[in-house]
Amino acid sequence: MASQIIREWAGIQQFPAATQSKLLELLGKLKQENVSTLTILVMGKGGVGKSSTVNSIIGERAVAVSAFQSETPRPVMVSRSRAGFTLNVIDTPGLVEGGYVNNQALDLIKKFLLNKTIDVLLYVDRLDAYRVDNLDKQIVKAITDSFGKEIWRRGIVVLTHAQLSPPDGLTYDEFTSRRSEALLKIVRMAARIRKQEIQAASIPVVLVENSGRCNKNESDEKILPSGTAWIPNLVQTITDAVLSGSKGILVDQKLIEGPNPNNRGKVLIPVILAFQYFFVVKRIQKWIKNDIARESRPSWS
Ligand SMILES: Nc1nc2c(ncn2[C@@H]2O[C@H](COP(=O)(O)OP(=O)(O)OP(=O)(O)O)[C@@H](O)[C@H]2O)c(=O)[nH]1
Repeated sequence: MASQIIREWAGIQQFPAATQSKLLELLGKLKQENVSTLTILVMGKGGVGKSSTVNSIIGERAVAVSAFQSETPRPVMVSRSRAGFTLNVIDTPGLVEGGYVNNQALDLIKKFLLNKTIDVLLYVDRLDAYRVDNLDKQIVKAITDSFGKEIWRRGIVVLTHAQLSPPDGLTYDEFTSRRSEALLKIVRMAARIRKQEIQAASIPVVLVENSGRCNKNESDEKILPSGTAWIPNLVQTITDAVLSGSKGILVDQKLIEGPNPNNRGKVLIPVILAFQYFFVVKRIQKWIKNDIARESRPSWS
């Protein structure tokens, strides 16, 4: 296998000074906690802005972006290093093909991730979509089935196209929280997060605007309509997820192959045998005994 070329993270210098110093502060925080490598997996439907978000984080056009067709037929890992810190961002193909979950793409992604540890999952969708449907649920379920529900402890929902005017009668905050809640609801459902776990397993939502026409503040940082500089906010949320105490997901052969169907239910065998012995065999023995006692004299005598 060809060894991965890790380039110097030059793109960080493209950010305005305020963003740069915030990013360097966050990298410093990670290094302080002995985190010197960060691997971010970016997944979602096609055309939602996965590649654009990868480029926004890296600060350069590292992966191709297209308005028309999937430019990412297979996973691509972009690696950059800076002062002993390595950032890996993995862009992946869209997870939908012809209205269904694209299992082939999912298999490709799983194979690509073999022996890698996912530190953070960015689940990308658009803010300006007005409903969630069964397909969204199927996608989250497919991700959960592939990597285990623990992946959502390191999961962040990223909503692109965040520079929008909300529909009439709604403020920006109302619109974004409605859309976030609708998506989080299906993520919790498909990721099998129980009601009691919701508080502990709260999944952050981060708004993103990848467009070159994104508004800027006086420090030249790209901002959302709420005024938040979104790149530092996204990196801050990623840092918090990594330092939250949960573990990254190591993708090993066992995880890729899934549970062995031959082992399914094996633990139940002794329970079933014990049940049969006490409730079936014992009961029949008792009936026979009673019968013999009652029939001590042959009925013709
Ligand atoms: N206005 C706006 N356009 C965006 C944003 N993010 C992505 N786009 C545009 O949306 C289109 C698709 O973006 P991509 O980044 O290629 O999306 P993708 O999810 O990687 O797409 P696939 O590789 O096909 O899965 C491109 O035309 C982007 O310029 C955003 O935040 N705002």
